[in-house]
Amino acid sequence: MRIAITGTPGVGKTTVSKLLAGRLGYEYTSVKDFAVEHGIGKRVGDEIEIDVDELAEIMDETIGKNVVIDGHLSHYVPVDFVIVLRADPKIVAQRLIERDYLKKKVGENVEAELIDEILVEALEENENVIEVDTTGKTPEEIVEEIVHLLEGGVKRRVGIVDWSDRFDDIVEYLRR
Ligand SMILES: Nc1ncnc2c1ncn2[C@@H]1O[C@H](COP(=O)(O)OP(=O)(O)O)[C@@H](O)[C@H]1O
Repeated sequence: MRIAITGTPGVGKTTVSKLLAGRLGYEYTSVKDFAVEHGIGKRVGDEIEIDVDELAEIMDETIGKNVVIDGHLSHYVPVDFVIVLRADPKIVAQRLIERDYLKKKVGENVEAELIDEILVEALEENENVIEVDTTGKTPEEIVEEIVHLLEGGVKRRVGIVDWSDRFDDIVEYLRR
């Protein structure tokens, strides 16, 4: 199976993807590494702008059958399941600050998590979308939850988080 692990930067995609790939005996690949390896996208400042259609086409032709794809664009790749990781926006903020993200970028990503941006994108691309709230869980617990859902035949589980009640606690990060 091809499984995309997507979500706002900082929710734990890479951590969970590597662990899940190991747990399933699958290949691990990240959109970022793949794009660089295959010359997809162009550098704009210190970021790489990726054409998601080009990415989806080349990845679909190139990657193996059993693979975990890590990245906040991975839901654009044709896969069997899209796992959308969610985390309390305050946790996302704290992790991105630790990663020395600029205040503006922290605000953009906290807002994206607050308004379910990646979930909405994933639902436009794939029927099989499973949302997992990672808040307060260890990477191992998250992986076991994903394995349990997939082994249980769950194809779709969305609408499990609502961060609207967290607004007052994170508004400081949203101010530009
Ligand atoms: N379940 C978790 N519990 C605690 N810390 C976590 C968890 N998942 C990830 N982290 C930490 O959060 C930071 C971001 O994780 P990472 O996997 O790089 O996120 P992403 O790939 O979504 O940007 C890292 O420092 C990582 O160690």
